[in-house]
Amino acid sequence: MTTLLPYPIFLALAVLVLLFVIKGKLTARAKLLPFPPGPAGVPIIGNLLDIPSENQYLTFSKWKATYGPIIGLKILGKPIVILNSRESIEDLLAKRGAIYSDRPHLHVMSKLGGWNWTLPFLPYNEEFNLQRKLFNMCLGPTAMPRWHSMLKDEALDAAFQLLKHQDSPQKVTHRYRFISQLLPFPHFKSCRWSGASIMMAAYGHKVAEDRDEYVEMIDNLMNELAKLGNAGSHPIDVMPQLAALPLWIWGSKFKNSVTKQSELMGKILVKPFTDTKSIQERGIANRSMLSVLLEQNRQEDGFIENERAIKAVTGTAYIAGSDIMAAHFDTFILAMMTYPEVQKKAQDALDSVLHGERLPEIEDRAAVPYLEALLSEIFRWKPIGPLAIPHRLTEDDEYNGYFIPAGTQIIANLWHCLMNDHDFPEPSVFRPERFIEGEKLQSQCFEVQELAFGIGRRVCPGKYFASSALWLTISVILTLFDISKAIDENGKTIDPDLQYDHGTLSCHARTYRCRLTPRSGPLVQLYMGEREQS
Ligand code: HEM
Repeated sequence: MTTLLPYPIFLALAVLVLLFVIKGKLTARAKLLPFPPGPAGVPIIGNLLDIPSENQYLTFSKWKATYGPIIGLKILGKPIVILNSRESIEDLLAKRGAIYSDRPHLHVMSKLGGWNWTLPFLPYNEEFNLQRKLFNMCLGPTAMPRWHSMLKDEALDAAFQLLKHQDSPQKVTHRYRFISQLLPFPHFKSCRWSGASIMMAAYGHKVAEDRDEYVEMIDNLMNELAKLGNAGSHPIDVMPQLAALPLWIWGSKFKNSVTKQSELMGKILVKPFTDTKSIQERGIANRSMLSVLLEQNRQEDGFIENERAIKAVTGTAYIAGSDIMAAHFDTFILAMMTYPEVQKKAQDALDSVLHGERLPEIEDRAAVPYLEALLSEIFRWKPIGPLAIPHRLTEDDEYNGYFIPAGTQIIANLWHCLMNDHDFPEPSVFRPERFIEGEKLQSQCFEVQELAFGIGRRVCPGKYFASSALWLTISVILTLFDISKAIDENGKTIDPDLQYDHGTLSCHARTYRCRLTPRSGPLVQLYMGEREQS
């Protein structure tokens, strides 16, 4: 055959045409496949009425028995796929991450609430890549040693704050919205473990003893956020055309809440950044994510490259990290009160490594497998983000004999993966032993931690930070104190409520009380003495 094109170019073109034809055929074939099964729904609105407004993960889990692990829904013609198995989450969100890593546009939070500059709400684009890179520079596995000593200080602080606030431990765990409701006026102390850790890491800012301006901004933001109900459940998110209507149509509560959120988001993006930058320019700032990123992006003439993305990354860490870490901390305290035998085993495991001579260091982590299993059980027993954050598919796809069209919203039901009785017999029992065989940890122990932080290209960028912070805090508290149920005025033991309430993106423990008793031994006496003097 003769051709006017040089042979290699001709060959390349031929391969391209062939690939195009094959892809066209595959797509045509895929379109003949059925959409994943699900409840039938009704004309026009589809499954809108099938989805409850609360605890949706329970309904999605129940549907698995009827429809299988991959469930298809349609709301006003918009396709949604629920993944009810670890395997399907891994196959789609991780192995096909190139097309499953976009986010659906949640108009209410993203546009009206002003969250659109934060990484969790960014579409899968260049800005996403840049912000992920900046996160990784500060909180990736190789950057973690930089934070360990600060995290240990915060852990020790949290332990003693907990001792001081046994009647309302959630003050220590940064549960502002509940504290504000419980007390006649917000009673802030520097006992906010997760907020304090994140603020120190993000900006090098030590939260103030009483009222802290930055922490109050987050508190107010979370209060406003809680008023919006489940993310994505507002009619505007279901039917974006409704966004064209004036906001007052949805009532003054909604209008005020999104307006306040948007104002706060603007402040959170700019205020701590500008304050810290000016302290840094005077040469007195603590080392922080912001200082690291400014250094690494400063050009010779002093110009800061990617300044807006740096602002966004530090601001996002501060918003995204504190609430969810606090919720896991509460799970730890509740589990220790409810399962004293687990607590005793964890303390024995720690004592056998530390011999009552020192506090735990992150380097001890591998030597205490029981504590690792306990941490996994914390993630599993009360999944704090039961449906993670939805993804969006960007190209038509075919999976397990089903056709999934571009634009489908993908929801990973982490709750089902962590709480089903097939993989985890008696799932509502807190039992770290389920992850241990002989002396060794089973691979399931690490799989649970992996799932809790999400899988694929949108995996939580704070996972190493959160995991180290939780491990250090839990191990320090268990080394110094015994945790037990509180006793009421009549000497009666108070059983904590183990039900969790659902927020916009995450779940939280209800208000509880606990009792902390210093353990015996010279190490505890030493730290108690130091605290009393300080
Ligand atoms: C125990 C603590 C934490 C848990 C269980 C957790 C879990 C998660 C999960 C499940 C996701 C969604 C993954 C997906 O979309 O597939 C996520 C996203 C995210 N997390 Fe975390 N997280 C924790 C702590 C943190 C901390 C401390 C930070 C910041 C310092 C953080 C920052 C983020 C950000 C920015 C995203 C969005 C990532 C993206 O959209 O690309 N998280 N997290």
